[in-house]
Amino acid sequence: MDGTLIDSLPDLAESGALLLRHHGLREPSAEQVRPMIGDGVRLLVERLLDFAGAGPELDRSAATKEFLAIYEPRAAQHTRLFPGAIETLKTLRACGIRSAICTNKPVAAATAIAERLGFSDLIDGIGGGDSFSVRKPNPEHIRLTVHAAGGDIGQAVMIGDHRNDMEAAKGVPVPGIFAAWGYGADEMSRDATIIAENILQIPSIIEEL
Ligand SMILES: O=C(O)COP(=O)(O)O
Repeated sequence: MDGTLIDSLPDLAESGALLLRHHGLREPSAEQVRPMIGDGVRLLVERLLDFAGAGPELDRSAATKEFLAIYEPRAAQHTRLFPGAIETLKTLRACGIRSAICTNKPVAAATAIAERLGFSDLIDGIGGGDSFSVRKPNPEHIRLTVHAAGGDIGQAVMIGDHRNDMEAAKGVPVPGIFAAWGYGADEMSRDATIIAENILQIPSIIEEL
């Protein structure tokens, strides 16, 4: 979801900065937060605290809860779908292809964003980082999300911008399409079946796989 379907960096970075400011710590820029995204909220918060040099006295579970309390109400404030995302979801739907979100983000935040940005009607299911007992890079996260969305894992593809997405896809196995427009570094595409430069290419890539 983050860095593939939506550009959520501004709200994640702002929330991270507010958390650190609240504790009197050094605030990162959005560019510094970008590579911290993709492994769920807990690791994002740990990376933020490490960046700011927070000591062991700052409880990481409490800071994660605090971050979520800051982030959830503002999660769709500056966050936007990537250009072409709606057209792509509509094209897939018109081709009879289901779209599900398999994200390490908490499912409540992912669902709220889809509703607030007005694309929940085009999504057949959401498997969040807390929906199951596993999450990406565990391939079971993809299997369970596809199943919950009424899809057939034998026909599924995974689109993502992070190593976790491609590793999980390889584990299922399903084809992994690396989203080059996202937040992941180029080397994260190592396990990808194919690299997409633009979200609008997704329907034709799926057709050719
Ligand atoms: O790390 C997150 O919180 C979300 O990232 P994802 O949507 O790419 O899984």
